[in-house]
Amino acid sequence: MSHHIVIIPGDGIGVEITAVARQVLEKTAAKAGLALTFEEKPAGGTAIDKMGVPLPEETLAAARQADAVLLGAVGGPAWDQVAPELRPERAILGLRKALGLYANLRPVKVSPALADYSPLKPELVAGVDILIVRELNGGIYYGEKGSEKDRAWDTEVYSAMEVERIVAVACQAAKVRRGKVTSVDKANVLATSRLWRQTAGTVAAKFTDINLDHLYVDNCAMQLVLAPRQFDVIVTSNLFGDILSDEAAVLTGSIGLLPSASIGDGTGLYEPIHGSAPDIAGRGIANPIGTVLSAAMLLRHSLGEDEAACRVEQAVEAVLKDGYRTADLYRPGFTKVSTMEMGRQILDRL
Ligand SMILES: NC(=O)C1=CN([C@@H]2O[C@H](COP(=O)(O)OP(=O)(O)OC[C@H]3O[C@@H](n4cnc5c(N)ncnc54)[C@H](O)[C@@H]3O)[C@@H](O)[C@H]2O)C=CC1
Ligand SMILES: CC(C)CC(=O)C(=O)O
Ligand SMILES: [Mg+2]
Repeated sequence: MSHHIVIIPGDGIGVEITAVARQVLEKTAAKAGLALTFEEKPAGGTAIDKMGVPLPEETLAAARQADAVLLGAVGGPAWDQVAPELRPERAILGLRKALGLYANLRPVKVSPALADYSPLKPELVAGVDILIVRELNGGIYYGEKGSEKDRAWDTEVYSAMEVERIVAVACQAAKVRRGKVTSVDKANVLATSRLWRQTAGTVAAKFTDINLDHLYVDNCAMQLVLAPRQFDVIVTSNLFGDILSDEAAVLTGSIGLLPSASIGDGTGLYEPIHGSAPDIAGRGIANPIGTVLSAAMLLRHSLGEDEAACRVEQAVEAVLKDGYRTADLYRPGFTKVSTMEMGRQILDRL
């Protein structure tokens, strides 16, 4: 059976890192006897320039029909002045909403080869293995917003149903991990968080062998750098999950390493957690590993190819163990490689 993958390179380093991930998917497919077809579609700033909108209808239609979507990143200073509803980032929000992708899985794993790459002490981060489950279809990113000359507002709305389904995803994930779910909110201040906390308790109680606790987001931000190994699965809102996952990336050594899977009702969408990194775009130095590991998640979650996914993950681990480093992770004594060379090293180990 053939699977159809839509690739949306987007802007900035998105183009460079998706090129590597595509090669990895092609070689993995060839090795595993999988038939994959690919189609590239525009979104983000590139689409604004070409077609006047961040998320062209043809891109959305292709994403809907695909078996999975792999996305680089969108945005950049070139589009900072466009109207808010036309910003490149609207493409991501639009895709996530249109495809009903309410669950964003962001694994944060410290590679044994990189245990001393975090600015935190190695004994704190070694063995860290956290899954951040971020609600992705609601909250303040999608609430009513507005602005006047000297006043602006964004609103956060969550329904019990939206909280129930994301907490259920977190509990399911925890069942095959270490059984611990930390629900993160700001229930001492926010009404949405009080609903969140109460609903999380009700949902988790229906799962056997799940240990649920609650943390305020400010404390969670601190605990992540003080004692990260206490966490197994973290479940939280769209905004808090966005922020906490960038923070958690610091534990691994570089944000360029972290993948994500967005799943829900429609086609799964796979993207690294970082943005388009305009500060390094076009120089061939971006770390493609977050996107390659997103491709592994695509194989696992959308195509059901767990073995192939593991092979990609093992190849990445082997490359790191063998001392290859892109600029974000480079230290004297290791082998500095470009984005494409890192890709070739991964391909060699598949
Ligand atoms: N999913 C998406 O498409 C996202 C898009 N953005 C957009 O990206 C643009 C840049 O946003 P920033 O706040 O600068 O965040 P960013 O994540 O693009 O970059 C933050 C820092 O991390 C570095 N970095 C990120 N990915 C890297 C990689 N693969 N290898 C090596 N270094 C890497 C960058 O060089 C930069 O110093 C903005 O327009 C923003 O709106 C931001 C986050 C997510
Ligand atoms: C660009 C935003 C819409 C999203 C973001 O920062 C993220 O999903 O990590
Ligand atoms: Mg983000």
